[in-house]
Amino acid sequence: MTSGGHGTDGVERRGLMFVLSSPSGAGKTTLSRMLIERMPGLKMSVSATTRAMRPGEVNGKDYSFVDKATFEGMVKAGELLEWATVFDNSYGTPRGPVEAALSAGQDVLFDIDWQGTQQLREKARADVVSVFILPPSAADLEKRLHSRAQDSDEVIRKRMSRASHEMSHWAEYDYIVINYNVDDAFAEVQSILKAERLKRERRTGLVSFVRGLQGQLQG
Ligand SMILES: Nc1ncnc2c1ncn2[C@@H]1O[C@H](COP(=O)(O)OP(=O)(O)OP(=O)(O)O)[C@@H](O)[C@H]1O
Ligand SMILES: Nc1nc2c(ncn2[C@@H]2O[C@H](COP(=O)(O)O)[C@@H](O)[C@H]2O)c(=O)[nH]1
Repeated sequence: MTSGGHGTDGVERRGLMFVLSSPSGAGKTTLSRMLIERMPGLKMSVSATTRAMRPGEVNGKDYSFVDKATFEGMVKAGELLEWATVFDNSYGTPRGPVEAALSAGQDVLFDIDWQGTQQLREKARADVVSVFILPPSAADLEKRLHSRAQDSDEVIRKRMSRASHEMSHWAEYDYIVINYNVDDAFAEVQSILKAERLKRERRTGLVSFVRGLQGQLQG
C-alpha cells in the first residue's frame, strides 16, 4: 500500500501508518494535534463520521460529518480503508487521502479505535505502528471527559461504561503510553515515531546508500 518518500536524512523509505487508540477521553486528540504541529512529514487522516458535530469542531478538519446514507454509500463504493461502529455512530477512514499521502512520501496519523486498528493491520501489517494510550486512573478519565465539556452527562456515562472494554485490547498494540501529563506523553509518542522512522526494514534506500559509501571507500 505504501510507496517511497524521503526520510529527513535523505534516505528513501516507505511511509508508515501511525495509529493512536485509547478509551474515550484518555488524550488521543490532544496528542494527535501536538504531533501534527511538531512533526514534519506527518499528515492527519480525517475520518468520516455520522456523529453530531461538537461545539468548536470544523467539518473537513476534525471529521467529515456525513449522514447515514452517505456513510453507507462510502462503504458500498469501497471508499473506506476501515470502518467501525463506535458509541452507536459510524466512523471510517477515507482511503484516497491516505494513499495519496503515503505515495507522496508522508506518514499518516490515525485517531481510530481498536476495530479500525485491527483492519489496518490486516491490510498492511508491516507499515502499521500502533500506540495505545492509557489514562492514569478511572477518576482522571472521568475528570477529563467532564473537563472537555463537550458531551452530555449521559454520553460521558456511556463512554465511561465502554472504557474497560476498549482497554481490553491494549495488548494488541505495539506500544503503551500512560498519559499522566501531556508533555511527557507527547515526548514518549514522539520518540516512538522518530525511532520507527529509522527502522531498517522501511528504509528502502539504505542498500544504495551503503553501496555508495562502499564505492567511495574503494575509490
Ligand atoms: N495528561 C492530561 N492531563 C489532563 N488533561 C488532559 C490530559 N490529556 C488530555 N487532557 C484533556 O482531557 C480531555 C480529553 O482529551 P482528548 O479529547 O484528547 O481525548 P480523546 O482520547 O481524543 O477522546 P475521544 O476518544 O473521545 O475523542 C481534553 O479536555 C484534554 O484537554
Ligand atoms: N475505527 C475507527 N474509529 C474511529 C475513527 N475516527 C474516530 N474513531 C474513534 O471513535 C471514538 C470516538 O471518537 P469521538 O471523536 O466521537 O470522541 C474514538 O475512539 C476514536 O478513536 C475511524 O475513522 N475509524
